[in-house]
Amino acid sequence: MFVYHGWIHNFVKKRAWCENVLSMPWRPGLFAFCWFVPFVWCYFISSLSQVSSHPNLCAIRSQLYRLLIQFKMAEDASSDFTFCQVSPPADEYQIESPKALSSLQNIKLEDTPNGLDSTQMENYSQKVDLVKPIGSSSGTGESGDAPTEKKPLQKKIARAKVPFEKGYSQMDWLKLTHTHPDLAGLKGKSNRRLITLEEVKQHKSTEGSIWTVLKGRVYNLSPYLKFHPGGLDMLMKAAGKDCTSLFNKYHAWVNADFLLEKCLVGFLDVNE
Ligand code: HEM
Repeated sequence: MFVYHGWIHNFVKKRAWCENVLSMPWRPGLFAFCWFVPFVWCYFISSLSQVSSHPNLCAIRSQLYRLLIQFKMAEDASSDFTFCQVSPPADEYQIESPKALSSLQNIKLEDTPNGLDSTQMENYSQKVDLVKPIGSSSGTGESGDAPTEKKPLQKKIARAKVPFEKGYSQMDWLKLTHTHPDLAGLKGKSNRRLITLEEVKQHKSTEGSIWTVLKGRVYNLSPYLKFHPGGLDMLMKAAGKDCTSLFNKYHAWVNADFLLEKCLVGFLDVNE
């Protein structure tokens, strides 16, 4: 103890700026603290080994493994930032130990039945035929099925994300929704009133406010214009009208209810 005490004392004392600090009345307290820290660590580590088999701890551990796997899968799938990414169902990836994880990685999915003799091979191909969708040929050319019609491929919409200006990222938008007092521009009026399409049409120029209808809700788009990842021009197509079909065409997965929650002006009057 004396060696340690002396070592710290000499080490700190060499620095002139510490001279005054060390001569202060709380100096004994400082050294007591230096001794206290390692003891706390020892106690913590020994208590950890005692409770490692506790059922609650096991549950937490398995939850952590599950989270790790979900995170890895999300990372592999895409690096894109989307707000409404849905996590897998709770009963998926119920892996309780790292052992199970490594054995999962060893599983191989093969199309070809390696190591089967000719009769087994025949049975195998019959089974494969059974599970083929109705109308598709067996692939042998002997069945005499009519060649299947090729489905027309769905026209893909090219992604056209616009690089955001500094200070206009989706995170900046989220911050703004939490700090701005009146994004809808209602000045204290209720956002529960019914609004006709006629009234929405009057709000479509950048001088005033820009309203749109999305899934029966009327939103003030003006504050969101510069934050839209698809660009201002694209969003202007929604000005003064019902943009639900346009919205779904480009990104049905986007959670607009959440993003534009603070821009809600009212609800579309469908009886008009
Ligand atoms: C009215 C509310 C709207 C909201 C809240 C909204 C929000 C968003 C968000 C969050 C994204 C990024 C999507 C992603 O990263 O996956 C996006 C992208 C985009 N948006 Fe919108 N949008 C709206 C309306 C529209 C409309 C009306 C159009 C078309 C006229 C449009 C066209 C686009 C395009 C072209 C992109 C980039 C495409 C892509 O990344 O796949 N958006 N929008």
